[in-house]
Amino acid sequence: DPVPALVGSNGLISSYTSAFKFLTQAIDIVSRGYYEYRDGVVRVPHLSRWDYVGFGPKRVAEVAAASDDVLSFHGGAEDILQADYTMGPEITANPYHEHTVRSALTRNIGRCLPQMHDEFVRAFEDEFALDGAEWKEITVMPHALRVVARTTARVFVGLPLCRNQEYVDLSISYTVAVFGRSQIIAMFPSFLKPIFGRLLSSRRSSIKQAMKTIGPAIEERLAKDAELGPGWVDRPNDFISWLIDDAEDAERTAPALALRILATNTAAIHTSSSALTTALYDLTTYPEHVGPMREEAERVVAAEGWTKSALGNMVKIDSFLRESQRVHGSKAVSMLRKVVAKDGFTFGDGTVLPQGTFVSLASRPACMDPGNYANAEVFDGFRFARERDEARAEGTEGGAFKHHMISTSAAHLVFGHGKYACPGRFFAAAELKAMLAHLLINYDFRAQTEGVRPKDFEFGMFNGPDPKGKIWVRRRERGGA
Ligand code: HEM
Repeated sequence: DPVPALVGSNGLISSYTSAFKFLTQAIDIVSRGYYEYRDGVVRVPHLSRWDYVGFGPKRVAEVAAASDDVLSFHGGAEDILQADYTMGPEITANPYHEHTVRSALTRNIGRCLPQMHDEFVRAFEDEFALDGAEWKEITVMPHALRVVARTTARVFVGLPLCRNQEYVDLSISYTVAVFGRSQIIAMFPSFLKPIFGRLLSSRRSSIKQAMKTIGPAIEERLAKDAELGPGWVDRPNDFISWLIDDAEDAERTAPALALRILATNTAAIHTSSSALTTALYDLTTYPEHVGPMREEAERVVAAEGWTKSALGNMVKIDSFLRESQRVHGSKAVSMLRKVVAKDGFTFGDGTVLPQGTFVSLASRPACMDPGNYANAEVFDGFRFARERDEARAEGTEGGAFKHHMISTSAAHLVFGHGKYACPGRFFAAAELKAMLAHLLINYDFRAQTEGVRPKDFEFGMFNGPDPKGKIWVRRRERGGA
């Protein structure tokens, strides 16, 4: 194989040792390769196979432009989640929920904002459980998970289910079960997967639990739709209705719709709560950003309330969240695809990837490349706000748009790039911006130990904020917006 290996050689034994090395040092190893093989393609070792990683904008453009019958996005998703077994073959075979997220959910962000705001205001209050004006030490991640789960549930299934403890817990634990079991199922050879995959799957118990909590609401909605048609007065404007509008045939049953909601939660909840946790670690590590963002939040909310247009005017908050994603939220690689064409996939530099192999693109290294960002190694929360101002001063509104939190490029693959870029990123950005603005207006935060940021965890291609990291919080005296 002429494609260079980033660690180890081709041998079976050395590939196991290097796979373990890669598990603990993926970001470092991929980052070194990024400079050594600029615009190139390399192999990285996993426990049971070699994957390919491409570097630089040319390789990103080629993967983004490849057609589905050459490089498969869903083949990649199936591999990460072992979705055929953990969730069910219909999820990747007919991923219609992606369309529901991209269109109905995104279109309804403005309309749903008042409910989302109502939910997270209460959820933060419940989670922090502050007594008077004293400082309190909190472990960020579990609170972030529950606030995000409740807020998402408010839009997905509405009141009172979004406060149903069993459902909120399920919406968090389902993702953990899917990822956990997918790691184990992935280790079996393909011919054993149908047996062990099914044995290990939490599909049946999860659908059963979902049916117990949100099932009756879905059944009622389907029954009313059948009786009155989908245009009935007071039909709730929520994700259940939008899914029903997009679902066909076998998907129009309560268990199938409940499973779809769980599958969408898998993409929505841990990603957004990690981003919130990451942002709070950055806020307390670089507290010089608090004042300007607080001023912006108070001014914009006083003028426009909790509206989509207000969020559009939170330029510093948008920039801070994008920078937080760039420096700490980005993964080693992004955009995993499976090569499905019989003849494989050929990159512009001549590298051929055989059918059945997997390819992804270096993400963190591009985010930290000084060729892409001035002083790339420095956390500069307002760099994108300044770039927006400069582009606007030069009269290029399109140029300003490039620096928004939801914009993707070869230098910013946090949400992927191209036609499969995360369809939920508009919702995620709105939710995160509104939450951060609310927190800045109503609470004070400080680091557990001044100047020390909780250490990100790293496990192979996965990395994220310290799940046990702590910060201090107290109620702000001037709060109330
Ligand atoms: C900060 C939060 C989030 C991050 C960083 C994120 C990131 C990503 C990435 C990297 C992809 C794959 C893109 C590719 O391979 O080209 C993706 C796919 C996807 N995202 Fe997001 N996402 C976030 C929030 C959300 C939310 C809130 C939703 C839904 C409301 C959502 C729904 C999806 C869906 C449906 C897919 C398609 C594949 C799948 O089901 O996993 N995401 N996201």
